Amino acid sequence: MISKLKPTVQRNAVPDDWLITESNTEFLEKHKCPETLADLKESDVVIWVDPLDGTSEYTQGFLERVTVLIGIAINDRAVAGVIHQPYYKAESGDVGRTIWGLKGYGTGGILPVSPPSDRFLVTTTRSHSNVIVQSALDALAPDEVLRVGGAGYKVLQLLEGKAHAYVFASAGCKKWDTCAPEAVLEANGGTLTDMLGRHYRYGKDVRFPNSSGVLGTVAGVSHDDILSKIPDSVKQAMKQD
Ligand SMILES: Nc1ncnc2c1ncn2[C@@H]1O[C@H](COP(=O)(O)O)[C@@H](OP(=O)(O)O)[C@H]1O
Ligand SMILES: [Mg+2]
Repeated sequence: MISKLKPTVQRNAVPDDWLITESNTEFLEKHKCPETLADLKESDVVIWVDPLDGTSEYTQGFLERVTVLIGIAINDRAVAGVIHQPYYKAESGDVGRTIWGLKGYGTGGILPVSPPSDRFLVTTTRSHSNVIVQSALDALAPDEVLRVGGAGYKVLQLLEGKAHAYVFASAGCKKWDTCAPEAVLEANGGTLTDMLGRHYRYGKDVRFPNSSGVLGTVAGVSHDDILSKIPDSVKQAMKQD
């Protein structure tokens, strides 16, 4: 699902007590707005919302993999994002957590962990695989493939050090699946592109499908090295879509 809205909230569209209209002055005193974002126009901003990422996981009871994604694109590029995990269970007993990222600034709501240095771990789809998805995975010869649903959840696995790369050579994901995950991952030094190494554009007129797949890598892992191992047959298939 998508919202391609101007960031102006229509006050009569939702009950008053749903709206938080005051900025957090304590936060704003401590943190400066990145200079590149200081003079934005509303028309530069597109917000991509996926209210339930991991639908298939939700229906099958894998609740921790369900996320709510809010991605903020500025002039076509994913710049900021929120990944909310409503069913996350913390050791403290708290349920739910909210992770955010702003490129050039950093991430919050999670303490990122590096993946192990002695094994190469890849995360991919559980329910949307096919021959091309599998041949990209085979070419990387990972020590382990984690098959889990949800674009948001897979990026959280990268930030939690459970995988080095998110590899999905399929046209199935949409812009609302990747805008927030891309921004959060890149705010933490990672990279998220299509299977040819190109960043997706998230402006208001783009097509919804991410036709050329998804490749995400965590900070410290060479995106280019992984790209160079993806077979030409996979790249060709991704180009044609
Ligand atoms: N072949 C396909 N057909 C439809 N949707 C697909 C798809 N492949 C991936 N997606 C969508 O991309 C997101 C991540 O996929 P996956 O969970 O397989 O990794 C999911 O979002 P939703 O769960 O929000 O629908 C899923 O529906
Ligand atoms: Mg989704």
